[in-house]
Amino acid sequence: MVHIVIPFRPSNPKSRLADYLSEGERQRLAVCMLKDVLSAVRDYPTSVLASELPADLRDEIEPFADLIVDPRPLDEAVNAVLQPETAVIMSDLPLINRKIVKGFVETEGDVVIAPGRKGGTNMLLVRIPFRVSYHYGSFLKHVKMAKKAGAKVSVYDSFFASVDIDTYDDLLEVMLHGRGETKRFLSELGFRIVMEKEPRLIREV
Ligand SMILES: Nc1nc2c(ncn2[C@@H]2O[C@H](COP(=O)(O)OP(=O)(O)OP(=O)(O)O)[C@@H](O)[C@H]2O)c(=O)[nH]1
Ligand SMILES: C[C@H](OP(=O)(O)O)C(=O)O
Repeated sequence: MVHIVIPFRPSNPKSRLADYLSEGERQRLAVCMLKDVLSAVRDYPTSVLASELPADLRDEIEPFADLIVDPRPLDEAVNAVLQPETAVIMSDLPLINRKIVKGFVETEGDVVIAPGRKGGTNMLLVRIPFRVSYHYGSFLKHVKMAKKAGAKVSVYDSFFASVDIDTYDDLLEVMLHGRGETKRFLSELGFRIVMEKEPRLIREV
C-alpha cells in the first residue's frame, strides 16, 4: 500500500498571506489545512514530516498520523524519507478529499504528479527511486528529472488538488469549495464571499 508523507512547517507559515492574516492566524490556518489533508488521506498509512513540532501541535496531530521531525530544508527532509511507493502530499491543499487521493494513488506511472497552479508540485507519487526539488517551478523540474531517468510520468488532473493556499486570491477558492476545518476557520475570521460579476472575497471585521 502507498505510504503518504505530508511535509509541514508550523513556524511562520504562509508568509505570502502576512498582509492579510496575523502570524497567529496563519499558524492556525496552516494547522486547519493540515487537518483537512489528514482527513482526506485517512485510508492510507501516513506520516507528517514536520520541521519542528511544539508539544500542543504534537498532541493535535498524533491521533491521525505518525510524526517525523526533521529541521532540515524541505528538499533534504523529503529526500531523506522518499522511497518507491511513497506519495508526498502538501499540507496546504484544503480542498482534496478521499476520492481525489484514491484516484491519485491508483494512477499508473513510475512518477505521478498532481500539479499546483503556477508550476508547483502539490502531490507526487513515486514507484521508483526519486529525489525532489521543490519551489522555482518544481513541476517542470520533476517531469524533466523523471523523463531523464527513463520513468513513465503521469499527470493527475484535479482542480481541487491544484489549489494550494499561498496568496489572498487562493482563500476565495476555500470559501467557494471548502467543506472542512479550513473554511470554518476562515468564516470565523470574518471572511465572506460577495457575489458580484465575479465572486469577491471580503473580511468583515
Ligand atoms: N517539513 C518541512 N515542510 C515544509 C518546509 N517548507 C515548507 N514546508 C511545507 O511544504 C508545503 C508547501 O510549502 P510552501 O507553500 O512554501 O509553504 P510555506 O512555506 O508555509 O509558504 P510561504 O511562507 O508562503 O513560502 C507547506 O505545507 C509547508 O508546510 C520545510 O522546510 N520543512
Ligand atoms: C512546495 C512548492 O510550493 P510552491 O512554492 O509552489 O507554493 C512546490 O510546489 O514546489
